[in-house]
Amino acid sequence: MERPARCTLRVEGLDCPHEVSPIRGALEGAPGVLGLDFDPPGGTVAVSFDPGLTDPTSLTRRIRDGAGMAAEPVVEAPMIARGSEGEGSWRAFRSRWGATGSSGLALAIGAAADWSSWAAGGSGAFGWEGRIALAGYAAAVALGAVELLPKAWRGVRQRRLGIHLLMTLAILGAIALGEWGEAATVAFLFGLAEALEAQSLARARRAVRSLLEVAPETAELIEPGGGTRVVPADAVGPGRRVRVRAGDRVPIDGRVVSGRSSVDQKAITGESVPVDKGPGDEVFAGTVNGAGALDVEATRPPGDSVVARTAALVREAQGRRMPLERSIERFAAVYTPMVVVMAALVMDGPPLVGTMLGIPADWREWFLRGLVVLVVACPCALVIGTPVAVVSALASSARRGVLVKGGQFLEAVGRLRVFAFDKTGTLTRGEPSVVEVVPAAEGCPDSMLRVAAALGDRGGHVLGRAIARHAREMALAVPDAEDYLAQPGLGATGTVGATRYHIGSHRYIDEAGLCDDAFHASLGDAELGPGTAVALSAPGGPLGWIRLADRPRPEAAAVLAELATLGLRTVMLTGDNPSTAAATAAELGLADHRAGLLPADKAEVVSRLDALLGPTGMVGDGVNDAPALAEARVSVALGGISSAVALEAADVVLMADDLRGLPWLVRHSRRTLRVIRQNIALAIGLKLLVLALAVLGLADLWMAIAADVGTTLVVVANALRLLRPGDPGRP
Ligand SMILES: Nc1ncnc2c1ncn2[C@@H]1O[C@H](COP(=O)(O)OP(=O)(O)OP(=O)(O)O)[C@@H](O)[C@H]1O
Ligand SMILES: [Zn+2]
Repeated sequence: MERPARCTLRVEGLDCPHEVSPIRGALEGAPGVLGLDFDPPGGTVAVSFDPGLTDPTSLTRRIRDGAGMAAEPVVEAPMIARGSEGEGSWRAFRSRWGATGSSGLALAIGAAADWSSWAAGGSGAFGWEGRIALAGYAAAVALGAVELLPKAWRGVRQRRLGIHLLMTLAILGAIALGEWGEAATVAFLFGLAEALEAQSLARARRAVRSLLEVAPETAELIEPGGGTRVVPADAVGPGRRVRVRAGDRVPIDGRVVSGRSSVDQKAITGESVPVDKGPGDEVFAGTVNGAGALDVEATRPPGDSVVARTAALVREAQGRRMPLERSIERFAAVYTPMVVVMAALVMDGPPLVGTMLGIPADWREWFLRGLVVLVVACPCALVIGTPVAVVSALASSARRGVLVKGGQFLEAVGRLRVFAFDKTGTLTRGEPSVVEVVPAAEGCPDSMLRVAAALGDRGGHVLGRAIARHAREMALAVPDAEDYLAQPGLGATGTVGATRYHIGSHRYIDEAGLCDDAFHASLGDAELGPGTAVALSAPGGPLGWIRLADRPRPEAAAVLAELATLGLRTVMLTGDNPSTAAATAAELGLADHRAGLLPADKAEVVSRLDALLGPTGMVGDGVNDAPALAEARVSVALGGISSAVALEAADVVLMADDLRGLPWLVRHSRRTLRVIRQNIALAIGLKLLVLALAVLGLADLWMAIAADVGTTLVVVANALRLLRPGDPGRP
């Protein structure tokens, strides 16, 4: 198969969650189609496909033939387009409210005339009030039908029992019975429900967008001569310098070249405490400069800032759906036909049975009850709650500095029982420093350190880099190493001068046969002490060991304790030796840890924990735990603001270099699932109630649909509560 491609198609009429299923029907299972992500308010569907088997043109043809909707590919700007709410969708939005509002007005006029004719003693449909009432009702139906009929017609052509077709049938049925008032109410309220749905989804999405459009549009470029000039922020390429005045927003990602200030990074990381910045420090577009002025040199192309990339990721995340959401949709797909069958039974069953038994049956009455049941078949309230909840929850977590890359991960986090943590860089600061250099026998510490630093320079391992940094601080001349070869989780070899050296864990040099008895004992003792002892060996035997100490993150112990109170098990995984691991675990108050793990072992442990204790998530840095991150239900990375790897690699990214977002996210995810469940229970409960009342003849048509719209409103309001990040201290 060729590499999957992706295209976005704008589909005319795709602005309501109900329209998703015909398009899904037209594309899913088609040759070459790999995945679909819908964005109803945006009116688009993103298709990932195999370019060897299909292309955007044939995809649009499929949508036209299969779903009867016009579609066209959209060219997407690589950056976040500002105010990207399409002109077309805005017009559609306004005309929808226009039609719904006029329909409501006509309904009100009709109802008022109806009431006055009734109050005047009921001159019937033939008095002038009666005629005004009829005209008002008819206008309300017609205005409602503007939106409804084309969609209903599409349903007929596809032979699909869509909600628009059902509503049209209910309206026609009411008209057939002469119940114009009921018909008008159904038309108006259904239009209202649809408009509200579209608006609430759009509102939730706007919240996402506004929170990410924090970077200013202009920057104050420093001219070579020294003066400054205001230019569009997009025009500042790498290497150019800008001045950020006190109180201004930083326009670009870059490095401070002069000045000192404290910068509020809340917009990206959710941290409310400003960070001190001076020459050499990185600053980010969208953050707010404090009291000092800064000169900043751009380090990245304009569209590539952390905030732009985060925005793109959140945007994609909105299209990804929860498994829960899919099940609701599947349920709605059976629910609707079921209720329709029931409506038919109510219409015909009792009167038929009555006639057979010789009891005079009231066909009209049962037909009316059947129509009420038909209205109950509308899955609006059931279907709308979840996407609004998911998008709102994604928006508020992005605002909290927790980037969740899709509804499915939000759901997964809410269901986790276990969190596995990588040790180095995740539970510890990942900034080890050399505390002891002990040569074997009569060796010289400096020459040993020089060789270790030469190897450390070559690799990307934190321990190696720390050794190299230490050697430079000691003003040692570090030679070059050649033929460097890393053994992830164990150590590395490399040639310095003409000698091949091994550096790494005790296990590594033992297995290479480069240990001896005296050294084995001394290194064994060293391993009982604090920190990590790294051994260095030459072909002739061990040269010595270097002890490095890394401190736990200041917030780690509290975060682990908080996760425990949330009912989650926590486990530390490390490639480090057992005694160091035990010491760190004890310091952090962790009951469970596994040491001496190679990267593949970590993945193995994660899948075992998952099988044994329940759904397991993994928190790591992606350096030597990538397999474990891939294995976990949810992978979490830290420090998205400073590490592009972290930002891209994981399902969930804590933008701040801080673990405190984690318990917050657990609570937030659970809250989201709770809201969704409440909504489903409410919607189904009310449907059942109305259904029972309808069958008993206790509910009018207008009551059924008013209940439906009311439920939709409550469900949406409940879901929009998730836009607020919530009290961090409480569940
Ligand atoms: N490039 C290297 N240079 C020196 N020592 C290494 C190197 N790679 C691995 N080691 C040794 O192997 C051990 C395990 O390495 P690994 O990278 O798996 O774990 P770690 O650095 O302790 O981090 P983590 O806690 O994330 O597993 C280290 O403690 C170190 O002793
Ligand atoms: Zn040994």
